[in-house]
Amino acid sequence: MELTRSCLVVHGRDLADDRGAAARHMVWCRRTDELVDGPNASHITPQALDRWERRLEDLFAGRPYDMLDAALSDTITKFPIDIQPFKDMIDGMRTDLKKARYKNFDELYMYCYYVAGTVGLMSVPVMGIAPESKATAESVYGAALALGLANQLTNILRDVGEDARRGRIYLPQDELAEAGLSDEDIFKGVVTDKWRKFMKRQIKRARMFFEEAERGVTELRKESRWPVWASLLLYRQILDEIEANDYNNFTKRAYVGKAKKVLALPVAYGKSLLLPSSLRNNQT
Ligand SMILES: Nc1ncnc2c1ncn2[C@@H]1O[C@H](COP(=O)(O)OP(=O)(O)OP(=O)(O)O)[C@@H](O)[C@H]1O
Ligand SMILES: CC(C)=CCC/C(C)=C/CC/C(C)=C/CC/C(C)=C/COP(=O)(O)OP(=O)(O)O
Ligand SMILES: [Mn+2]
Repeated sequence: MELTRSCLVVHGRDLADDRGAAARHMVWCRRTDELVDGPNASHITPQALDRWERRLEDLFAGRPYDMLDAALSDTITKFPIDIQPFKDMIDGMRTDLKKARYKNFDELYMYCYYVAGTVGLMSVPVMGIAPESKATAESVYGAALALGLANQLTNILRDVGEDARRGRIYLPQDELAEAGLSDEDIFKGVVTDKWRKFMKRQIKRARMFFEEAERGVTELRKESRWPVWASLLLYRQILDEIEANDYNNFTKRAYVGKAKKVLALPVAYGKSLLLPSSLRNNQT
């Protein structure tokens, strides 16, 4: 993927009148995710994912299949968007069809890259890097990847019970064993001190990825920073809710209540006014 700044800055100027572009990505991602997560998930087959991938290639070749694909086709003509992250996301869905256990964090990291890190990568060309930013494009893409990973890790920690009921355990097997835990403990769904200690470590790591992402949000174009800050703060608050539930992510779904969601918006707005860190450093 060509990470040249000029193509981003040039296209960045289109951002102001094309804020809907990011939403079109999300629609495609949501439809892809629903293939394996949605109501018809039990009928999805590798062949169906192959058909979905061919439809993606047609969409990128300017032959969209339906209105929603056409919207993304339009975005692709306006922003320097690479097909690879989209293909990687479909690969991630293929993994979900056949893989229900993860040996270690390396394996889980790769899965999170495919299903969510890709969302970060595909979003940067649309969000645009601030023309005044001194950060390298690579560091901004790294932050976007980190936000995807942080979100997916949070999503996994939120849905341990829900995923277990579908026979899926994403948590690294070696780390569970080190903590004296087994798949059985997860299926039993009892919160023990061993579980609390294990979860504290998992939450700490997810927060590390959010911190890496924060360093990149300030480098985005001004118009993009508020929505990205809002989504970062809101998703990260799910971790606080898991703690508030005393780590019972077996039978209680951690979610951020409406009031807290609304409160996050002005906080996100304030953060969006922060200068790109590369400029702040020069100012001090
Ligand atoms: N107040 C609530 N009470 C019970 N369940 C809720 C509540 N709010 C949300 N949910 C459940 O959580 C799901 C997602 O809502 P949530 O507020 O977590 O948004 P979200 O973080 O965007 O979730 P997701 O990432 O799955 O889209 C809802 O579809 C619903 O099943
Ligand atoms: C930080 C910088 C520089 C740029 C921003 C880059 C962006 C926009 C990243 C967004 C990443 C993102 C939203 C990933 C999605 C990950 C995720 C956990 C989606 C949740 O899917 P659901 O379907 O709600 O979860 P379930 O599948 O569990 O239902
Ligand atoms: Mn889903």
